[in-house]
Amino acid sequence: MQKAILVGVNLNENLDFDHSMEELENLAEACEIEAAAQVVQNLPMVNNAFYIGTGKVEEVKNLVSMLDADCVIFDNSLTPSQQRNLQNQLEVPVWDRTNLILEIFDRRARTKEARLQVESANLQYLLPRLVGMRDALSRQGGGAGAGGGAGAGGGLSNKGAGEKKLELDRRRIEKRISELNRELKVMEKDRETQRKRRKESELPSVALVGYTNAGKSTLMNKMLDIWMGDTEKKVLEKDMLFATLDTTVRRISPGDNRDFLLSDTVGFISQLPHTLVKAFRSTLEEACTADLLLQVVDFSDPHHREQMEVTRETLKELQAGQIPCLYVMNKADLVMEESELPKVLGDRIYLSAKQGIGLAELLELIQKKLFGDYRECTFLIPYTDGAAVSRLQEQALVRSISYEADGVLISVSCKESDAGRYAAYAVSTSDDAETASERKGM
Ligand SMILES: Nc1nc2c(ncn2[C@@H]2O[C@H](COP(=O)(O)OP(=O)(O)OP(=O)(O)O)[C@@H](O)[C@H]2O)c(=O)[nH]1
Ligand SMILES: [Mg+2]
Repeated sequence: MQKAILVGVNLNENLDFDHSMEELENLAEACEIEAAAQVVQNLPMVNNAFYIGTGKVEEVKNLVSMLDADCVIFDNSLTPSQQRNLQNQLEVPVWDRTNLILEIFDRRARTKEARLQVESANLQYLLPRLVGMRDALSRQGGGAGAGGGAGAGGGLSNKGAGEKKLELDRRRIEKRISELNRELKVMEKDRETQRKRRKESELPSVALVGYTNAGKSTLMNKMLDIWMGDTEKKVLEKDMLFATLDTTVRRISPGDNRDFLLSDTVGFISQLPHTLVKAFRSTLEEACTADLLLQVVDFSDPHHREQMEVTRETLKELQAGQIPCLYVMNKADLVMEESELPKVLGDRIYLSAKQGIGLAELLELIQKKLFGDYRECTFLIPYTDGAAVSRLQEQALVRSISYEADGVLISVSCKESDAGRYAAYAVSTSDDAETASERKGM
C-alpha cells in the first residue's frame, strides 16, 4: 500500500475543516493509499507559490523522508504552478483533492461510457498543467542552466525542442478530448432515445441521488428484493466512497399497477471537480429528467446537513433543482431506537435500507407523489365515443375492461382531469372524503 502525507490549510477558521480532512483520508483509502501523517496549517490567506508557508514546506519535506511517503496530498485545490513548485521542493508527486477523486473514478469506472467520461475529465485536468510544464522548461532553458535536465548547455535549441514536444502533446490531448466528447455525444443520444422510449411507456421515473456512501445502492437493492424478487439485477453496494459510477435503471412493480422506474447513480461529494460533473453529465442526466428525486441521506453522519447542502448545490448545477424531492434519512438504525422507526415527517422519512425498515412506507410516499392526483374510476362509455376509450387506454392505468351490451365498461386509475372530463360516464369513483383530504395533505 502506498503511503501519503495529507496536508490541509484551514483558511479563516473554517468549522468543517476537521471533517474535510477526515473525508480526504477516506478518499485516499478508496485509492488504496494510507495516510501516514496529517499536516495542517491555519492561514488567513494562502501562499501564492506553495499554498502553505515555506516553513511548512520544510516540515512536510522532513516528514516525507522520515516516514518514507510516496506522495503528498492536499485537501485544497492547487493551481498548476503551486503543484509544480511543491513537487520540485518535495521531490515526490503532489496531488490535490481533485486529483484523488479523478484517480478513484479512473480505477473504478467499468462501463464504456464511464471510462470515456473519466478519460475526458483527466485530460482536461492535465491540460493546463502541461502548459505549466512548458513554462518551467522555457525558464530552465533561458536561465543560468543549473537544472538537472538532459544535455546541459543546450540553451535555445533545447528549449525549442522541449516546447515543440509539449506543444505536440498539448495538441494530441486536445484532439483526444474532442474525440472523446464526440463519442460521448453519440452515447448521450442513445441514452436520450432510450429515455424517450421509457417516457412513451408512461412509466414515471424516480432517481436516487445524494452524497457518496449514503446507501443509494443498498436502497435500490432492497426495493428490487421486495418488489421484484430479483437478485440478478442487483447493483454493487459497498462501504467505500464512489462504489457506483454508472447509472442503472430498473422497473419496480409493486403489483398494484402503479409501476415506476428507479435509477441508481454516482454519488456527490464536497468539491466534486467541475470537470467531472461536466463529464458525468450524461450519466447524471437520468437524475435531471426524473419525475421525482429520492435524496438519500446518511442520517447517522454528524455532517449530514452539510452533505444535504452539497447535494442541493450539485443538483442545482445539473439543473435538477426544481424536481420534486423526498428526503430519505437512511441509516437511522444507527442513531434511533428501532421502536421509533420508520418515522414520516412530511416529505422526510427516517428508515434503514440495510435492515429493511420503512420500505413499505417509503413506497407509499413515492406513489403518492407520483400518482397522487390519480383516482380510481369506473366508466361505462357508449360505443359511439371510441375516442374516450382510446384516450383512457393511453393516459390511464386500465385495471379492467369489458365490452357490455350498452358500452365499454372500463375501470381505471386516471388523472383528476380525466375523471372530470368523463364524469358523465362515471359508474363509480374513489372520491371519498379520505382520499380527498389525503390529496390536499400532499
Ligand atoms: N447501518 C446501516 N448501514 C447502511 C444502511 N444503508 C446502507 N448502509 C451501508 O452503507 C454503505 C454504503 O452503501 P451503498 O449503498 O454502497 O452507498 P451508495 O450511496 O450507493 O454509495 P456510492 O455508490 O459510493 O455513492 C454499505 O456498507 C452499506 O451496507 C442502513 O440503513 N444502515
Ligand atoms: Mg452506490
